[in-house]
Amino acid sequence: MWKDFITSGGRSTLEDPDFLRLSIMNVMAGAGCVAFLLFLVLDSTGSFGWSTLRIATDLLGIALTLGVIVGLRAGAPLGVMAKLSHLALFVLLLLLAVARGESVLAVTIPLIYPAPAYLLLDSVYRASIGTALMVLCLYAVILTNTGGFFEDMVAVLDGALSITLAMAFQAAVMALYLRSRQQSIAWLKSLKDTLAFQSAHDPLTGLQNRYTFDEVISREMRRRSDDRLFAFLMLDIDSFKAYNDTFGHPEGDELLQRLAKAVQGLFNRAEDHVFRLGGEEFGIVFRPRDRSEAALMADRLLEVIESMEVPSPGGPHRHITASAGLLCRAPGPGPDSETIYRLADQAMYRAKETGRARWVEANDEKRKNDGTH
Ligand SMILES: Nc1nc2c(ncn2[C@@H]2O[C@H](COP(=O)(O)OP(=O)(O)OP(=O)(O)O)[C@@H](O)[C@H]2O)c(=O)[nH]1
Repeated sequence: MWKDFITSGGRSTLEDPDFLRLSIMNVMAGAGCVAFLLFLVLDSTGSFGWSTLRIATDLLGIALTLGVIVGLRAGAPLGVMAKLSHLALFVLLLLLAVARGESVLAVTIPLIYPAPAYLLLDSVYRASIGTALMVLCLYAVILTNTGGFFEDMVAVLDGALSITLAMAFQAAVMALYLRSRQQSIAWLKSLKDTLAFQSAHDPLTGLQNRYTFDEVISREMRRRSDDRLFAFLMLDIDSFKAYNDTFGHPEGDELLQRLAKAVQGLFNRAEDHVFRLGGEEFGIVFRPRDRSEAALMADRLLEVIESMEVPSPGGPHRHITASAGLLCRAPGPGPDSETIYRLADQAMYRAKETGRARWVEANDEKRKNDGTH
């Protein structure tokens, strides 16, 4: 029940950065509501002597604190509620000091202001201005001596000094805490983004990886209301081992990077996805109008790769080739990523077996017409 109350019925969790603000609003509003109810009973029974201002303050306090609790539970925006709660806190604390100026205890209640103000506003700048304003208002309360508590100037100076020290010290601690909290949250967020990017991409080429491939395929298979085909092209560089052995691994890495850029240059529509699925193996998911457009794209891809210049130290330029497997299917629900990968992989291996530098379509084994290179 307690947890349900401070989270506004499960609206926030401990891992959520807004958990602190939400729970502070609920705890303060709850405590404030109980305190104002108590004051209302005491004021209306004349325990402190009759005062319209006090009764009005108590009623306003109950209305505002209940409003915060109900508003948060009803799903009101957290940022807006935090600002409103801060405003209510400022006004009520000040009203309490004015309405009960005869009691030193009541005048010191506003000293609690800086801590919740910094947390609610989540801004060192705004909360510092709020604290300075509160200090000035309390000076005014003391100087005007509304309740007649402060007998002489020494008592006034004493009060002003106590208020200044207490508020300034609290504000400094809160500002430090808030700054380090904000820095930690920003650091965690950027770490989370970096990890999410790294887990989805290949570090060498920056392309999406096998993990993302599975996600993209399952998303594509759920896609509806699209009359274009689903096409998957699996590509493998021919004799890459020999390339590495001849030019060295760093040259091999560079070739992979250049090839990744070349593939991205050709498949550059918003809905295209280019993956590095393994060592020298790439995958492309695209949405052609029909099979002939898919075949055209496969032809173009092999041509682009064959036209890539490969620097050969001390010798003539060499050219590389690649083999591919193409899978086309009608849009709508279909097999999982494993099956799609396997079918295209089988087609790609048939392209290797039958001479390389070509593509083969999955299922019907149609060959690229222009033969080997
Ligand atoms: N430079 C570099 N080489 C890699 C990387 N990942 C895998 N390789 C190399 O890719 C080569 C793949 O060799 P194989 O599987 O025999 O294939 P292949 O030589 O291309 O022969 P075919 O595919 O049959 O045409 C191996 O030499 C791997 O070391 C990489 O990230 N960088």
